[in-house]
Amino acid sequence: MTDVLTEEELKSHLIRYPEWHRESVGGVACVRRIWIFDNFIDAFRFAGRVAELAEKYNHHPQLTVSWGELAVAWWSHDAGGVTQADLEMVALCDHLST
Ligand SMILES: C[C@H](O)[C@H](O)[C@H]1CNC2=NC(N)=NC(=O)C2=N1
Repeated sequence: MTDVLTEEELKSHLIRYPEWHRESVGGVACVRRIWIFDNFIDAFRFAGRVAELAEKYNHHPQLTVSWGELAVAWWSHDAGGVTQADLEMVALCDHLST
């Protein structure tokens, strides 16, 4: 199991990913970003691209699709917090949206 990043480590990593924010889901730390779209179907299609990435790397986010908005939250369930694996997925997600 990989180690959960400390708050300081996470804070320093997130400087490179300004659209991502440290939040928590059910008391567990995560990193979360919201993408804005013109409508529901565009948000849903982008969610599908993130889902394919998750399947490829066997590391899965929480995806919340709503009209014009997709929220993506990453944390490592097995570690109970944010690990290097989540940061790698953050970088891949950002690359998707360039
Ligand atoms: C059995 C399967 O490989 C594991 O459950 C994987 C699946 N995807 C995962 N995704 C995330 N975010 N954390 C995990 O610990 C995790 N574990």
